[in-house]
Amino acid sequence: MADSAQAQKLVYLVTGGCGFLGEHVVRMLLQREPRLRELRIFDLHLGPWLEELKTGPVQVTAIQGDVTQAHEVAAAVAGAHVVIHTAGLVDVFGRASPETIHEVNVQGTQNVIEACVQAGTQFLVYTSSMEVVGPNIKGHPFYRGNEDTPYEAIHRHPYPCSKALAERLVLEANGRKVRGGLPLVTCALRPTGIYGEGHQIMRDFYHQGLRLGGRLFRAVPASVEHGRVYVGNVAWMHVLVARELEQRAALMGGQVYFCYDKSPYKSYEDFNMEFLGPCGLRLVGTRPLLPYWLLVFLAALNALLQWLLRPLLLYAPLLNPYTLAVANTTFTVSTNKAQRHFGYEPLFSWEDSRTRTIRWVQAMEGSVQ
Ligand SMILES: NC(=O)c1ccc[n+]([C@@H]2O[C@H](COP(=O)([O-])OP(=O)(O)OC[C@H]3O[C@@H](n4cnc5c(N)ncnc54)[C@H](O)[C@@H]3O)[C@@H](O)[C@H]2O)c1
Ligand SMILES: CC(C)CCC[C@@H](C)[C@H]1CC[C@H]2[C@@H]3[C@H](O)C=C4C[C@@H](O)CC[C@]4(C)[C@H]3CC[C@]12C
Repeated sequence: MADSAQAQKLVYLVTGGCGFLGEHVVRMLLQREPRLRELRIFDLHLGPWLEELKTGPVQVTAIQGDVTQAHEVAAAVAGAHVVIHTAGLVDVFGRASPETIHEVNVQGTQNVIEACVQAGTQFLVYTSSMEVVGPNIKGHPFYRGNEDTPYEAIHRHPYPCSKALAERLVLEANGRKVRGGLPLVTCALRPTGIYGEGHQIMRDFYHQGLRLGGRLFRAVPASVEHGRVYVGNVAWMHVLVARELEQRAALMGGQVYFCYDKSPYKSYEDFNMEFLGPCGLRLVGTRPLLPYWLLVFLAALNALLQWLLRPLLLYAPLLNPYTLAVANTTFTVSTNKAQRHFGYEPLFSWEDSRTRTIRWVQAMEGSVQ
């Protein structure tokens, strides 16, 4: 708990605060950060749900803005004590151009750092990604690794490349003098695949299953482990890091932390079935229905069609060479660094995370429940 001298003094800014993760971070801050005086939510698209937050004791300020516009970021950061930068273009399907992904994820992050330096804002938490590490282009497995596990992090896809560059910018900015002469303290959180209420890809799989008569067809071997973490626990990690960064600057500044909890190690599809199964879907096949070479061929065909059709329409299916490689390569983490450095324990057990996610799927429009 905060000491009384600090009670309700702090101004936080959450960029991307209306996204899937951002909304959970915003709600978690309002529930669990007693020192908050004002919460600024900066996003390209503001959600209508923000209105309900404006009646509470904390001043909630919604700012429609673009992280690629340095002046908009500077105006939002001015006077903030802590910035949590979750805004990003999450695109592994070829919807946006590589240039746009770079502009939002890398230039946008540079703008946030410069704004902190100019405004004298001392604490910056960056939402990075496991993709900064891997899976790499060689498809090497990362089996229950931690922040110090050696791994060849080589990427070609614009999204992981942009997240890696942005993370490096944030970590290198640690220790820079901000206005007033104090050092900037930064750190980066690397979630694995986040799931939970509001997860768009889970929504897509659910609706696809309903269209296919309550069935999904296995595409990935059950033996390939894919790291997943519940959105509430990722949000909680952000809140804790932001809170502890001041007291433990020497230890935490410039550090990276994987986001983890007690979610079980499973393949991407088997994990999804933990929620979609109780909502009436069935995963057909104990092995992938199509041979791997055929999936590789279909993924390449999708990439070719995307390129050919681009002048006419946006063709961006879930299956492409990159998503196939990510889903087919074991990548899981096993670490306690966040616990050692800032006392993190998951706020939600696996049972809670599962129940909350199932309830959300059941409440979805078109649900069979
Ligand atoms: N979803 C995952 O599994 C996952 C895993 C690891 C890391 N991450 C990271 O977490 C962060 C949030 O991801 P998410 O899944 O909530 O994605 P999301 O798309 O739901 O949220 C991103 C938010 O950023 C906003 N945004 C995009 N471009 C912007 C711009 N130019 N200016 C201002 N705001 C902009 C969007 O409007 C959106 O509200 C991202 O940085 C992403 O790289 C996500
Ligand atoms: C064989 C295909 C049909 C399977 C399709 C699943 C595919 C769309 C999924 C599998 C793994 C998913 C990624 C993974 O959970 C982690 C991340 C990191 C995060 O920073 C952004 C999202 C991303 C890339 C997930 C995207 C969807 C993927 C590729």
